[in-house]
Amino acid sequence: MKRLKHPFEGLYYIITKDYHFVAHLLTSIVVIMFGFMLNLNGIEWLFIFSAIIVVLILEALNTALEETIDLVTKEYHPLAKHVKDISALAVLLACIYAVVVGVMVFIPKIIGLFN
Ligand SMILES: Nc1ncnc2c1ncn2[C@@H]1O[C@H](COP(=O)(O)OP(=O)(O)OP(=O)(O)O)[C@@H](O)[C@H]1O
Repeated sequence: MKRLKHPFEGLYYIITKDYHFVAHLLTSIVVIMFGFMLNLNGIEWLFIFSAIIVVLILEALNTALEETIDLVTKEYHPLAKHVKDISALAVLLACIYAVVVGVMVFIPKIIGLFN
C-alpha cells in the first residue's frame, strides 16, 4: 500500500495540473463507452487498451520531463527546447497510433451497424 501512495500522489498532481492528461482520460472514457456499445471482441479491446495506456504513459512522462526542465532552468536554452519538443513528439506519435487503432477498430463496427 505504501508503494501505491506515490503513484497516486502523481495521479492526483497530474489530474489537477495537466489538462492534456485530463483530456486524454476523458477521451479514453468515451472510447471505452463506445467499445461497450459496439460490443468489441477480445483482440479489439486489447488494441484499444494498449493505445489508451501508451498515450497516458507518454503524456505522464512528457509532464514529468517538462517539470524537470523547468526545475533545471526557466531561461531559454536550446537543449531545454530539444527535450520538450522531442517529448511532445513522443506524445504526438502515441496519439497517431491511437487514432489509427481507433479508426481500424471502430469504422468497420460502425459500417457493420448499417449492413
Ligand atoms: N526553457 C526553455 N528553453 C527553450 N525552449 C523552451 C523552454 N521551455 C519551453 N520551451 C519551448 O516551448 C514549448 C512549450 O513548452 P511548455 O513547457 O509550455 O510545454 P507545453 O507543450 O505547452 O505543455 P503544457 O501546456 O503541458 O505546459 C516547448 O516544446 C519548447 O519548444
